[in-house]
Amino acid sequence: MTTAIVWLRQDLRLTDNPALYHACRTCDHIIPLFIDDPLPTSVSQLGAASRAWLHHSLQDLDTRLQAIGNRLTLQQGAALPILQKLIAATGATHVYWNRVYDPQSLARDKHIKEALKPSCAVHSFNASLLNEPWEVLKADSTPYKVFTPFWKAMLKHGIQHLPLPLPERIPTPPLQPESLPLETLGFLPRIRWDTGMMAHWQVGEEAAMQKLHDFLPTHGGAYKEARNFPAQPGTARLSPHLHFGEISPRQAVYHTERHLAEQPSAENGLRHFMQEIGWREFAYYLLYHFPHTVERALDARFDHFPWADNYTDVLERWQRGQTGFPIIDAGMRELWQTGWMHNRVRMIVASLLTKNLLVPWQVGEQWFRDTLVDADLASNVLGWQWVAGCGADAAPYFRIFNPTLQEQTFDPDGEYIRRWIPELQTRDYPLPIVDLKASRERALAKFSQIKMTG
Ligand SMILES: Cc1cc2nc3c(=O)[nH]c(=O)nc-3n(C[C@H](O)[C@H](O)[C@H](O)COP(=O)(O)OP(=O)(O)OC[C@H]3O[C@@H](n4cnc5c(N)ncnc54)[C@H](O)[C@@H]3O)c2cc1C
Repeated sequence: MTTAIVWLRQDLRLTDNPALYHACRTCDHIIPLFIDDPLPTSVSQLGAASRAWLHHSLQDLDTRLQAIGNRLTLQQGAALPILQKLIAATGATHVYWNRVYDPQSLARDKHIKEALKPSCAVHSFNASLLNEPWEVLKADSTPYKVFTPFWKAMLKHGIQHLPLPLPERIPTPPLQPESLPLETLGFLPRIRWDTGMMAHWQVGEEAAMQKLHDFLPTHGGAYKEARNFPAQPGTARLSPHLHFGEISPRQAVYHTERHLAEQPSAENGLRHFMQEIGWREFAYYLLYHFPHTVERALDARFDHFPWADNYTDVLERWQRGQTGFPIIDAGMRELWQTGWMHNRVRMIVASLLTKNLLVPWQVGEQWFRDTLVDADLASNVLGWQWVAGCGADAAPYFRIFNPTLQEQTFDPDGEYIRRWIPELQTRDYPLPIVDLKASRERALAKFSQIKMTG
């Protein structure tokens, strides 16, 4: 009789889960395990909003496992000693996991693999990307830094595997290991500010798949245009589900392709939707090939960018949605109340912070990391560096979003701003925090300083 530990991390689902699937095919007993690991980049250490999501996602996974007679084992602490203890206690001979691609997790996993090898067979898989980051390279074997050729090469390479089915059985071991109660892991805040935020979401594998199936026929065809208008339900809102692995990108692409076969007239929108999943893929690809970008810009000239010295006051007004620019304030309030912000508005608020207010992109990235339910190291870093003009395939530095013009174009009836700013037409609403024209010129002058050094 063989026992396998399946160490779940950012793959909180039962279907299309290669580690779980292969463990079930190979071993007689399965111990699904989640560890609240103190590694700073681990899924349980990101921001407060995503920790609240994680709580519900683990609860959902445990419920699904219990429904088929197994359960989730929860542990807290450094991963290696926990795995070693569990192996000793259960006699497990196999450990399975799906890869996580940030530099710290990769180093941790490599070390754990080496340490466990003498006593255990360790198997790792790709469950969160369409392809491995090292599989798609330029002709000279270096990584792409521009999205369009990357995505073309990815499409040419193809997606290697179809999504895997739910394992037929996930047999439980005769002796269940001890597990901590979920509540003791402290993922929910002590003062329960999260209840309002979580009321906007349904968490878990089933909800994620349902959301995809609701989105494709209703909004998939018009996605290319509608995705820019924050008042409309024009995007899939799958990002937190993809981040926690409640659904895989392969599942998303597979079902989109199937839908496309049934509804060819929706091709433009559906292909564009798959391309956005490609941007997620590109974010992970860049993080893998350029791990220093977690902290520093890909464009090294920005190491010496003359950011503002004292920005505490403006930062606080930006965070609270009190800048006096309605589209910015609506976005920042949407973020605070729901844990999510529309992509177009993410770009506008990031541009105001890094360009008009000259606050370092890392400061904005940190705020998003703490407040987004989809906070994701790879996509967040890519998004911030793209807007700040210092990342891969970045918006040119001189492209400074004008929040007033953006609002006129993408929220022409003011529906979005009214939704989030009830006091908009009253004297309680503040005056603009900064002069757009003067601050734009100041930013461009600073940029020309570093351009000289390039
Ligand atoms: C400054 C900034 C910060 C961002 N931070 C994050 C983050 O922490 N986590 C995160 O998941 N996304 C981030 N994004 C990307 C994007 O805003 C969100 O993925 C998107 O808004 C999620 O909504 P949706 O699921 O409705 O997207 P849809 O438009 O329905 O797209 C489907 C999926 O494609 C992926 N995707 C779409 N656009 C992008 C993009 N530009 N970059 C990477 N992946 C994309 C997401 O996984 C998304 O769920 C950021 C963008 C910016 C400009």
